[in-house]
Amino acid sequence: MAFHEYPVTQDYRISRKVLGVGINGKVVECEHRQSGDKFALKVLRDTQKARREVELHVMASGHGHVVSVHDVYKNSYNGVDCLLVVMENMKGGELFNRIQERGQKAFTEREAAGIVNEICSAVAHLHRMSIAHRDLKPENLLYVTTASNAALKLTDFGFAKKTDESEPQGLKTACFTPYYCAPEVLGTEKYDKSCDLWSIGVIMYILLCGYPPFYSQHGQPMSPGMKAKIKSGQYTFPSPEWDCVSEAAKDLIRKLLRTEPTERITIEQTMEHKWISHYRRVPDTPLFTSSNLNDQREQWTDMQDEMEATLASMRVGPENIQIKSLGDSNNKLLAKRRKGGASPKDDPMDDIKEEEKDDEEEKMIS
Ligand SMILES: Nc1ncnc2c1ncn2[C@@H]1O[C@H](COP(=O)(O)OP(=O)(O)OP(=O)(O)O)[C@@H](O)[C@H]1O
Repeated sequence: MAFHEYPVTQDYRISRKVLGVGINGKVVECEHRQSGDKFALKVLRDTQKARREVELHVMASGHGHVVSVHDVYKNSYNGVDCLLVVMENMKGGELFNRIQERGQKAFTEREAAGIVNEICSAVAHLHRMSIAHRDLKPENLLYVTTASNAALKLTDFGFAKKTDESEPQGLKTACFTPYYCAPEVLGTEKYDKSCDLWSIGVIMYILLCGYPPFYSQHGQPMSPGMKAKIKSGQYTFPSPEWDCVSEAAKDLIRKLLRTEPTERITIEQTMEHKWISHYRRVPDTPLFTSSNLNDQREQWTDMQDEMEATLASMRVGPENIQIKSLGDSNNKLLAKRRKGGASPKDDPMDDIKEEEKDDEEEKMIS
């Protein structure tokens, strides 16, 4: 897909509605001027890393469980080159919010299997194209609409990488979201696509009980204790949540959460595992997931917040992983968010809106 070099505002009206805030900036709603269709717009500074994100996302786009990219613009605002990615608008929100909000009707093991099957089909598509996503986490799994049968799709290719390109360091670069990272990422061992399989294991575990396998009691990311637990693959299937969960589910989790990447199941083997290949025949057992997610609603938000802060405070090069304190971080957006409320300056989106305003004003004048 060629990048358009003319202003995005020629084709799209940018709305003030913020759909989400990530480490790289805001995602806002936009409307196609001709069709009136709504899309999501992600703005990235035009760096090599951003180009890789966009190129790999475009490459993966078109699959039924990957958020599709409609258009990409390369525009400049105040001398800063930006890439503007127009994506399908995912109106159904994040995976776990939906499960949290389902009220009385219990979430079942069969539903969990259906969801893991959707995630696996997205990952299988990527892995077939020799792309490792490397940031597979609940916030990057979004529903198309709020309808109960809406598709779940994978997004955010910020840490995705081609696995078949020769690179001296291999896939050593960290994929940096502590709760969902494969153990080898925490050390210096190389890792590859198996990082995504580890993430699937963690998400599957949370889907079946409502809390993560490597649970940090105070919501602190990467405490030394948790790091040790992840490294040694220590987790259990506590009662009562896991009492009624099928052996097949536990068997698949054990295979996905193997600490040694070479021993970990591949995406093809996962798709062939009976819990996935026969997901419609998985027992319809009611789970504790919704109530546990609800009980820990505040903790969950804290955990995501802490995770974001950790992401912001990490600076990773191919050779080493350095962890900075949040105070040393230069991510202005996150710093503001943590102080409570972002002020609009320093945000490329404001420059776009300025231009949009000029554009509207121009129209009013003519
Ligand atoms: N296509 C979309 N439709 C609706 N909302 C979206 C879409 N893409 C992203 N969002 C929202 O914006 C948030 C941030 O998007 P994204 O994860 O792509 O950004 P990021 O800056 O790379 O974030 P992260 O901190 O997760 O690495 C998402 O968690 C989601 O809530």
